[in-house]
Amino acid sequence: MSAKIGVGVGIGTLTQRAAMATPSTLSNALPASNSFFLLRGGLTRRRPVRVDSVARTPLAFTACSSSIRVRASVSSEEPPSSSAQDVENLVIIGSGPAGYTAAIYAARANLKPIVFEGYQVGGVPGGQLMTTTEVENFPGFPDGITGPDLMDRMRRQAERWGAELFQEDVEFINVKNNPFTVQSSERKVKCHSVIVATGATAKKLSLPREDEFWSRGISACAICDGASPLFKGQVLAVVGGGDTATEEALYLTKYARHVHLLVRRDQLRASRAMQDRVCNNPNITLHFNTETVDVVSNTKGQMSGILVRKVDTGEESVLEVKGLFYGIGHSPNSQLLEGQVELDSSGYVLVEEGSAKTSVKGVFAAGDVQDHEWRQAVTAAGSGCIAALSVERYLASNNLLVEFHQPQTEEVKKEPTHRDVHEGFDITLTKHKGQYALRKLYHESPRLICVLYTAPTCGPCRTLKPILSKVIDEFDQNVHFVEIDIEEDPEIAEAAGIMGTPCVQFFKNKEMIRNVSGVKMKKEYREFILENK
Ligand SMILES: Cc1cc2nc3c(=O)[nH]c(=O)nc-3n(C[C@H](O)[C@H](O)[C@H](O)COP(=O)(O)OP(=O)(O)OC[C@H]3O[C@@H](n4cnc5c(N)ncnc54)[C@H](O)[C@@H]3O)c2cc1C
Repeated sequence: MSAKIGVGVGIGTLTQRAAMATPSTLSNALPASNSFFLLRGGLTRRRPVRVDSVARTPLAFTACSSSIRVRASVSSEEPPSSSAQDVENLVIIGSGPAGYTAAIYAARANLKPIVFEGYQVGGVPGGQLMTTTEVENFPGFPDGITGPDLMDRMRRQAERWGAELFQEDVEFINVKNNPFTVQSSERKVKCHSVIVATGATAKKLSLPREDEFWSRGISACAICDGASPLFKGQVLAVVGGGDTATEEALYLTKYARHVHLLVRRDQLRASRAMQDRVCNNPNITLHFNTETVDVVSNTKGQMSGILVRKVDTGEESVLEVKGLFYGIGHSPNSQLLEGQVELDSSGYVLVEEGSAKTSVKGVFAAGDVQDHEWRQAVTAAGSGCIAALSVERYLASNNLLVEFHQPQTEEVKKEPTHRDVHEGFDITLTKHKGQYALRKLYHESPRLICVLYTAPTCGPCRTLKPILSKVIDEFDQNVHFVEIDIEEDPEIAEAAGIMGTPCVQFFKNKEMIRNVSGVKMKKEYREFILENK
């Protein structure tokens, strides 16, 4: 199957200034900081150094330095013993508010935590807030902040203090023997303590045709997909009665012609404020006692509606909608711990009341993976703090703590940002942005073209961009890369048949040779480029 993009317009959109821009003037215009485009300069493993008189630890143990056992044999002159070198103080699994807060506290305490931020198994790096727009209740932001921006700040703060971050899923852990083992897709780490902050994942309905229409009409992320041409101006439905569903319904009214909210019970479970906003919105129709049975398609195989059933009467009918969004809650991401750490009947990690301690000494849990009641960003962050402080105590009291001094300065190297290529088109450059560049490359590039479609509010897009950017760097001069913001360039997104973001398409010789929706493993993009460059 191949698809073609319509061509032939857009040359007039290039400004004279942009046309005259050279790579050097563009690199001078790089923004001072954008962590998603910074290479982490300090990620090499630093060896432990001896802590003199008063440690720089800003936490409770600073005043009581005798309680921190720093290995006597380890000094800045002598290399550490192999066991000291190989066993980390702490591994944090997860990068939502709980994981990043734990990382900030542990890094500030000179523990140099390793953070596995995740990739796609239990959500995206940055966690659930990457799929939301405004966060209005996180302290310190009187005017609100978008979820992705909040998470970006937390990430930068953790990184600034020396946390080592890896965008990888943890695939296996062994906490039966200490030191523990944590294994990701790309590395194996031994450590004395673990903080599990893996959060929760959106639930699905398991409709008979769910797989067939997943990302072709069904979505679990209104913020990511609501602006796509597939849903824009259409009548849509949202399933659920809690905060997630009401928020998704309200968000979709920005783009949809009308939104139906399907609630299985006879009332909403959402907060009173959200209930009021939904009930007062003329673009939302509430359907109580209504369950979703399946997707209905037209003769072209596209979603044309959903079959719904009244719970009280059993009556079935078809609701004509072009999209179905799930807002039915989450399951704790605790599969890694099964059989090793005590979980409750729903899979939430059991912690000692008022603490982050699990049933295994040295293993701590924070955030939504251990909290089925409050599930808020600030409570997750608070529990991440408790977990990090508990780890510090645990390591100190067991004579396991090794401190790592903060480096004076860390050199950071910038990757080219989109701005490099936004202001001018130069076919010798690898990375580009916008439909003008895509049209030019489509006609003129002899290389494989990789097109990334994004939306400004799409959290997973922020995850994918730096990953894809690094893969593209490996094939510099063999590929061209173009980012298309589907809100800025809706017509090109429509012509390319984009149904949700992020989406990556590969073109060669004016033919689309692959369409990849969502965030995939790095190696998938790498292998495809290698085979087709
Ligand atoms: C749409 C929406 C809107 C919300 N709005 C608000 C709001 O306005 N205010 C508010 O306070 N709360 C809000 N919440 C709730 C809030 O997002 C959560 O309570 C909070 O994110 C939980 O944080 P967490 O760190 O426990 O987990 P999460 O945010 O779920 O993060 C879990 C992390 O673990 C990682 N992970 C999972 N499995 C693995 C693995 N095997 N290996 C490595 N990493 C892994 C994931 O990639 C992710 O980074 C909202 C939630 C949703 C869904």
